[in-house]
Amino acid sequence: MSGLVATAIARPHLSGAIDLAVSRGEIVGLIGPNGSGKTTLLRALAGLTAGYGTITADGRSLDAMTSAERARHIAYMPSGRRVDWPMRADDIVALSGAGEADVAEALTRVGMQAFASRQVDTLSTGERARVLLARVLAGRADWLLLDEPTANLDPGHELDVLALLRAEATHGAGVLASFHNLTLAEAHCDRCVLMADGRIVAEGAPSTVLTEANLAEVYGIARDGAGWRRNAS
Ligand SMILES: Nc1ncnc2c1ncn2[C@@H]1O[C@H](COP(=O)(O)OP(=O)(O)OP(=O)(O)O)[C@@H](O)[C@H]1O
Repeated sequence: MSGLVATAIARPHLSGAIDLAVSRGEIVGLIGPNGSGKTTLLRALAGLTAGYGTITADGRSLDAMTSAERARHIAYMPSGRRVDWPMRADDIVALSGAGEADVAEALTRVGMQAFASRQVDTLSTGERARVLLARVLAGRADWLLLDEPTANLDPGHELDVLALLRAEATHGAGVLASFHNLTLAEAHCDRCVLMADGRIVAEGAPSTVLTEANLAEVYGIARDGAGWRRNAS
């Protein structure tokens, strides 16, 4: 079966078994309040945690892959921007296994080519976020699992990153990315998966997921012009 398919995934921090599939060519937005289980689900799909359920990439079980094979198929970007080692930006990107030319190309794609020789601990948080995204892009994995890829970015770079993700999807990757910015998720995702309390409560086209009822129930917010307002509790 094609796609990244997770079946009956159970982890201590998810309240039930979760099924989820991502197809090549699509950007799926994983949304939900703090603590709803997005990171737990992304890490499970990336094969970073042990537990119940099966995950297949184009029909092949992750369990049957070596770690090198897995890395070729699936790239995971955590939400944290901290890098503990004082490495150069291009060396961080090279950790993906990419060669020099691909490292340079990935840094160029995220607009960080001029920072290639800078130590990452001297970069701003948003700059470091873009280097970490370059590392994911350089690996040319089939499936990109990204935890808050637009966090820490200014509005222009948020849009740049979404354009990069769209380009990856257009070239055949499948993207599952968590977002707190619902406006971005609504505008740029093909589908949204809404989580609350460790389970999926809605999924489908953004307009069918980001309904007034779902927003009120899950986030306690309502649309207010182009923005949002907190509902009275
Ligand atoms: N190792 C752990 N031990 C105990 N509780 C955990 C652990 N990891 C996660 N949790 C809990 O599981 C729930 C889901 O956490 P998770 O990090 O998946 O949420 P999230 O949706 O990614 O949140 P955020 O938007 O804040 O990043 C939270 O209530 C969290 O406190």
